[in-house]
Amino acid sequence: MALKNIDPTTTIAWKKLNEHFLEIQEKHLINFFKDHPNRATDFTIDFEDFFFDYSKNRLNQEVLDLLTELTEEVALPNAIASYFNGDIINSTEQRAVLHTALRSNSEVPLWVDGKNIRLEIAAALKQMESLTNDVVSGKWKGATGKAITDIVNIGIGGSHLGPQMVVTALQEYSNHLNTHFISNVDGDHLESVLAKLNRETTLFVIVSKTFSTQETLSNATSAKEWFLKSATKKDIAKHFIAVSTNTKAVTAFGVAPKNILPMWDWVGGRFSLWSPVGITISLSLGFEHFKQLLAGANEMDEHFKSTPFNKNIPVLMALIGIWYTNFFDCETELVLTYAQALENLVPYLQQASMESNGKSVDRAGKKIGYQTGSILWGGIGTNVQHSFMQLVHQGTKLIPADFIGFKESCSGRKDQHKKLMANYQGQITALAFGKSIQDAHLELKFQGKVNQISELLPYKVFEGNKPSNSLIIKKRTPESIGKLIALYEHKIFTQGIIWNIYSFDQFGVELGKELANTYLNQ
Ligand SMILES: O=P(O)(O)OC[C@H]1O[C@H](O)[C@H](O)[C@@H](O)[C@@H]1O
Repeated sequence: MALKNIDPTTTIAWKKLNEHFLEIQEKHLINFFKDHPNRATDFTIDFEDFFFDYSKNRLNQEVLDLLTELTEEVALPNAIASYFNGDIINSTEQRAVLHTALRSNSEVPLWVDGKNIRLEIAAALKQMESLTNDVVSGKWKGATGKAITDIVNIGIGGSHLGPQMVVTALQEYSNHLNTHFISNVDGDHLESVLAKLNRETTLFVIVSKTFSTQETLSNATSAKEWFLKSATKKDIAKHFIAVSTNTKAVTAFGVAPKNILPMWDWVGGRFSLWSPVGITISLSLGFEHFKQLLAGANEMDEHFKSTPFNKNIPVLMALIGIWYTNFFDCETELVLTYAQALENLVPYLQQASMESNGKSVDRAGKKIGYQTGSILWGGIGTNVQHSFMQLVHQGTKLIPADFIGFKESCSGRKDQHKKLMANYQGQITALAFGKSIQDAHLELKFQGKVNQISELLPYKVFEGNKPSNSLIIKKRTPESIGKLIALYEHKIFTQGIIWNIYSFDQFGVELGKELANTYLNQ
């Protein structure tokens, strides 16, 4: 079934939300808490090892009910069914969107173009498993008989950001292989990595769904030239593998057919880390951990599919985002991760979210008259507290934030973890409740600055009323990271449905590429 074409702004819920917005737009979070004493428990969700707290948002139960009504009016339940069933919901490219099938453990056949893709997925996983085991165990030998020590992932966009993000996020689980990532067409990037490598023990993993991306082909060609300086063409089979839908082009490039892992049109690049595109994850962390990552994502898929929307974390995150984007006119959303290992999460989410929902034409082909995808940005706490958080606390813009933190550290350094999470809590509380003029006054008095009070007071006040979601996860594990990524995938999907756009194409990236080729030829 194709997705319905429903302008969300014409729904009854939207009109009621507009009216309600006018009533509560100025209301302070302090008063939301006063008026609803159980808010801190009512507006939270416990789901396995995830604890989601959305109490510090500028909304009440009535808004949440209206937002839930909106999901019914835009037929979100049907859309979710179409998404998981493999309907052609990527209409502009005439494709199904089935990254969820890559982590499903269902054995019910799932047909795409007359093929049961469950069998193709199982075969690809087997290929990934044996390749991973061979390389990790040292059974796979380079051309001169030595075991592999270094993996170089060459890819860009979805063929780079997902694998790199997961490998970094789960670094404690990595094995002896050194993993490198080359993405930029900037040759200096490539050179800086090649300089560290030994040709005899390096395995290049070329990842490109289309195998036509300028950056990846250029880097892969240069890597091959570098390799062939002291090897022969037949040695390529021991040092190059590839992942692509375009087997013809990969073979023409010189990769041995047995070293090609599949990719499919029904997996979008930015949602592909669950497919053989994630082979570098599997190589670096081991296949078992890769499977656990898939299992975690599958748990979030089940939660998304089967939980009522008022207790459904991805749906609630999507609705809260819509509330700020379309009613408060917020232009950006902030993602703050209190874990150094998640340093690549924001770039990953930027592609997932902004490439999906950065659209201004609706599902009827008409120019949209309301806001869609917001600008996603962010960074790592505590570092950001010493840089851009000033603007979030005291600037003129309203910037809703997602805080992501972990209850336990992986290293076991409890003292530092306590400090990290105290900062997490401190930021959320400061943003929500601020510092009143009375408190700022008292503080200056205690600091002995009585003579400067009238001059300094306005600068020392924190208005607060800055909203945030808080997501506390028990520990960084392959399962929890899988769940976290799937959570954002479904948030993005839900928002795309409500905004009445096609989230799974990305024509907006084409024009610049075409012009770059024109300039190159000139
Ligand atoms: O995997 P590839 O076909 O090389 O594509 C790599 C990337 O490039 C494109 O420009 C798209 O914007 C991305 O969605 C894609 O992930």
